[in-house]
Amino acid sequence: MASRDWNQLSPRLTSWVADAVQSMGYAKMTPVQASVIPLFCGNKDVVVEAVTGSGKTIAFAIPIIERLLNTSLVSRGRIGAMVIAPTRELATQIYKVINSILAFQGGEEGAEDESKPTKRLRSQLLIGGASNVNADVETFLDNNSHIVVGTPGRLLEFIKSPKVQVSNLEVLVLDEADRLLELGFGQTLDGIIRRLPKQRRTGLFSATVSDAVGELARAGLRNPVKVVVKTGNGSGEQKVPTTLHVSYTVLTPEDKLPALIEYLNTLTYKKTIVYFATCASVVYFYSALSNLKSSVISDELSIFSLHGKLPQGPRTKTLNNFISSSSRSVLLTTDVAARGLDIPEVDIVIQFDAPYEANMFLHRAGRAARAGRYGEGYLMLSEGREEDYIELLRVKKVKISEAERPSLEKKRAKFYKLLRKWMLEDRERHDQAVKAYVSYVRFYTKHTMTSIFRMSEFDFLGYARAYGLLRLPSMPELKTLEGLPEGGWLEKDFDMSAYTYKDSKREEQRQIEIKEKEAKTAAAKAKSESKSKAKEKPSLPNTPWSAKAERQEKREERHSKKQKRAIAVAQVKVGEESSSDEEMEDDWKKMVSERKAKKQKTVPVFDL
Ligand SMILES: Nc1ncnc2c1ncn2[C@@H]1O[C@H](COP(=O)(O)OP(=O)(O)OP(=O)(O)O)[C@@H](O)[C@H]1O
Repeated sequence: MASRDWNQLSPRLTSWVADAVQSMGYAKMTPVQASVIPLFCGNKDVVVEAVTGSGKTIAFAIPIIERLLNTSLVSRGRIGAMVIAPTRELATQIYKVINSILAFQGGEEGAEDESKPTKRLRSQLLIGGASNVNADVETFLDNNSHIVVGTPGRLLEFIKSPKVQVSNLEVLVLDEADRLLELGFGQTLDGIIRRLPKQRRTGLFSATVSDAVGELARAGLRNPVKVVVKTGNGSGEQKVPTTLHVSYTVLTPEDKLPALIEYLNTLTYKKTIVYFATCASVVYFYSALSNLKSSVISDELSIFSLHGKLPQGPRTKTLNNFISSSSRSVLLTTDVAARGLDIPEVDIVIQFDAPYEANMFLHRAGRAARAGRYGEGYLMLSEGREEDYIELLRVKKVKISEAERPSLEKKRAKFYKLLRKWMLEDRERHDQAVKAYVSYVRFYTKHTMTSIFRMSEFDFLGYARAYGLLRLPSMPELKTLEGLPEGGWLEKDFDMSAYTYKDSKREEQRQIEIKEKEAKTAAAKAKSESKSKAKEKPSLPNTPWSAKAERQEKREERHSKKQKRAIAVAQVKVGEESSSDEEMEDDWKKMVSERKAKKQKTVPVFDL
């Protein structure tokens, strides 16, 4: 085992780099740093897998700096090192860590002659959403940056600029490499790597990099050394930090939200992160929890929400506010905040919905218990098949125990009463709930672990109640289901037409839509009556023009029906407005009659 004393590193660190790490409070190297820094500072490509919070950022930041300090080629307009991260938040964090080390360089800002190679290193952040790429190129040339840290899309655009040279790139780092090598980033990443010189050092870092082994060749590594830093020992080897205590609870869908509230009220923490499956769920639950807060949660708790559909400005602001919040705080988020984020005060991570793949569980849970601190992780699962997820996690070397089920007697009923009251105050809230429900169903249909997260066992009604719906949305997934309430109503005798929007403009618009719909229905009725009257007249021989007109009319009617159906289906797509009452009504009638027609046949519920 390598010594963990910074002074024992060979070759020794440049003195101001050594000062920097000591001043940052890092008395000794972490195990991953002790193993990786000598290799990556030397001539080795590395593939590094070490648990969350084990200090991988410093393990690549120091070799980048040392390598660039030992080359003579870092001059204006040329990139010396590139770090790629999958999210803007993570890229920003890495950029800050590198900058905090670079702050220890000696010399005056702007003192050097720009035409000559310089040893004063500078870094630059390149992410979408903040500035445009031309401005980034100008900053790059003005500041004489050598290390660029960014997300794949912006980095590719940036290096496509003729003013940016990559031919002298010395080091490439892919942080959260397995995520970057996934299909989603495939083409962009290949586009970047194709443009980089082959003579370079490459480092791949992640808590779960080994699963992406088949993809490593794409990153252009040359005889890489694989460094795996494990926790625990022998058969007790773990994929989560030893200081992280992970547990699960099995609940009905309706108990999940009351249980979350109970956790937030009773657990001990400074900061908690709660993970949901979709952006729409974060939007809805944030709205519900922050509005019901004083009735069900302590008023002192600050609630934040972060998801990928937020514009960059609010996204950065929310994260910064959560990080700097001095009161007890909870962040409701999606997997956009699952990897890499380092917020030392996070004591607890709650996975309200299980993630779409098992590795994501490790990354989410790893936002707590960083750098040797104690932390807790809670996973909520629905009763039934989802319980098999526990075995899968154990196979993945996650030590997990069953948590005590929170006692929800009385609290459950009280909560849903409050939720319903709040929901009825504004129709917009129900729209949000419908969107969240639809997005969750869609998430479930696309789950990668289909043997555990089975659509055929999905509790459509239970989740609809859990989301506080008054009526099920008309969505294709419900088409062939038996036992649904008539018309999809969860709330008996509810007058949907009298359910109004609080926002007067939105309500006005709804009233206009209702009137337009009524006018259309009346016109269609009048048309069909006049048609049937025309039919009653004896048909004249040799009147091909009328037959032609009738055929044309029928064609038009068929076409308009087809269009309506297409609109109804499109409207329940994730992220779009939910169907209006009338369209829901039409769609529900159609669904019910189709179901009745199919009742005799034994059709499988879902084609899995
Ligand atoms: N040598 C050290 N001694 C003490 N703390 C350290 C040391 N190196 C890094 N840390 C701290 O450890 C924490 C986690 O580091 P880092 O974010 O690099 O982890 P990581 O391994 O990249 O985690 P993840 O896999 O979640 O991205 C940070 O707060 C960092 O300041």
